[in-house]
Amino acid sequence: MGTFQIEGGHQLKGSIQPQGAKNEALQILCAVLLTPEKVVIDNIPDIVDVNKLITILSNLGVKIQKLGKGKYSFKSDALHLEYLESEQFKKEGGGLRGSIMIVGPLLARFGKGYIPRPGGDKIGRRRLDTHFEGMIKLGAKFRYNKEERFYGVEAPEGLRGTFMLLDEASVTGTANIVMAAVMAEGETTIYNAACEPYLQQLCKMLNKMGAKISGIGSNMLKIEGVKALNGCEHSILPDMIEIGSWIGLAAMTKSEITIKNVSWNDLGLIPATFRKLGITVEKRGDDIFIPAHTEGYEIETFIDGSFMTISDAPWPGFTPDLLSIVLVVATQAKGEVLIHQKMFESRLFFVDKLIDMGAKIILCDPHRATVIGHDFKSTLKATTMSSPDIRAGISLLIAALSAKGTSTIHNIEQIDRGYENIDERLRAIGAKIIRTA
Ligand SMILES: CC(=O)N[C@H]1[C@@H](OP(=O)(O)OP(=O)(O)OC[C@H]2O[C@@H](n3ccc(=O)[nH]c3=O)[C@H](O)[C@@H]2O)O[C@H](CO)[C@@H](O)[C@@H]1O
Ligand SMILES: C=C(OP(=O)(O)O)C(=O)O
Repeated sequence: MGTFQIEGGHQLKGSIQPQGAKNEALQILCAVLLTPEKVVIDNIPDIVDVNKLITILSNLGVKIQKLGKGKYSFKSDALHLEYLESEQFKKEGGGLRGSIMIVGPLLARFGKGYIPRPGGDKIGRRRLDTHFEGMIKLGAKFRYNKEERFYGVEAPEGLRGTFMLLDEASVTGTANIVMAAVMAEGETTIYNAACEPYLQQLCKMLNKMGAKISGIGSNMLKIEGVKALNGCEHSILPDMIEIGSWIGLAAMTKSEITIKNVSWNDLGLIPATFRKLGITVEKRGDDIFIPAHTEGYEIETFIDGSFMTISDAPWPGFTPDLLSIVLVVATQAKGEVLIHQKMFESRLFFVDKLIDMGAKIILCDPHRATVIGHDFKSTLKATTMSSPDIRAGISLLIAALSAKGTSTIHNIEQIDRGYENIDERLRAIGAKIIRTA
């Protein structure tokens, strides 16, 4: 179990370049299974979850070549489908959430797809019904082995386009169904589709490969099935969750930070939400400039003077993956805010650790926490903690960087799942952080 030692209380300064988006990369990498032709992908983040998926693809027989930093080519012309029934796959496939998205492309191209119960953050129930209901609608037969927690879909006769209304706008579910449907016979309509930039990017890439998808960016996707897909080149967008993390980090450590090349038009409500906390988020070309908040920052109220609430919603709502970061930043704001995590039921328990550090937080129930900011009148105190999930992990890291004294964070593998080389990148802007094995 790796550990970070963090000496907090220092202002940081400089520029930081966001990595490629984790959640987009996981979708895009699965899409390489849809064609026997070469697919070149650029801006792939070097993070644990993505590297695990690349290993799975390699074990499946995908020929992978590194072309430069973050740039790889993939060729899925001679796959070893027997790997899908091996004990090794049962272990490796369950190592991350994103692996679930190999099922749709395999079903589309080979008429079968299997997956063990996927891993990912332990942040509450994470069901897969939407994925499989969509594939069943397309004509696949579904089976589930309860003992082994192993899922399978088969469609030896091929898939047929249809209309479907998803029971929820699942991000990975929509990606999986889209990839299953691109080569189905006839037209598929997916209503209540998720439409995060991750999915918009996936659909654009698939269209470059010869798919016929319209409605991109909306919650109604129409897909006209094609016989086969060809190769393409694709570049992954900057990670909007990392960008939000750096905005929070800058404000809470009173640091002046420029976040480079953020693809501003794909950030949705992220800048506006941090502004509600009183943080100055300045657009400079395609960069974000955060000035040093030496006087602190003050949470807005609603127009009628009532208490601010920040909650998550499917895109274009505010992403649930940034709520833990908003929460930690609010602990030093002037004012109060209610954080309402609607999607996941176990994602707020990490606030106990912030309370230990001196933050004023009331956990109202598993979904809601009220934060009363200190307005920097009292700093957080250093402590020893363990990172329960990726976003709680980065939030604790931000708290430790703002705290007085030296904190220790264990289980930093959780942070490495989604943040590339984070200690070195933070040291480059002045953070005092040491990694020990
Ligand atoms: C690898 C990957 O891409 N992971 C992301 C993906 O996970 P993932 O695709 O697994 O998440 P889903 O979109 O399926 O659902 C997330 C949670 O929200 C609930 N839900 C979802 C949609 C909805 O309309 N109502 C609702 O309540 C689900 O029941 C579930 O508990 O999307 C999540 C939601 O943005 C993000 O937190 C994850 O980082
Ligand atoms: C919940 C997350 O990831 P995953 O779905 O991969 O567990 C996340 O990125 O915040």
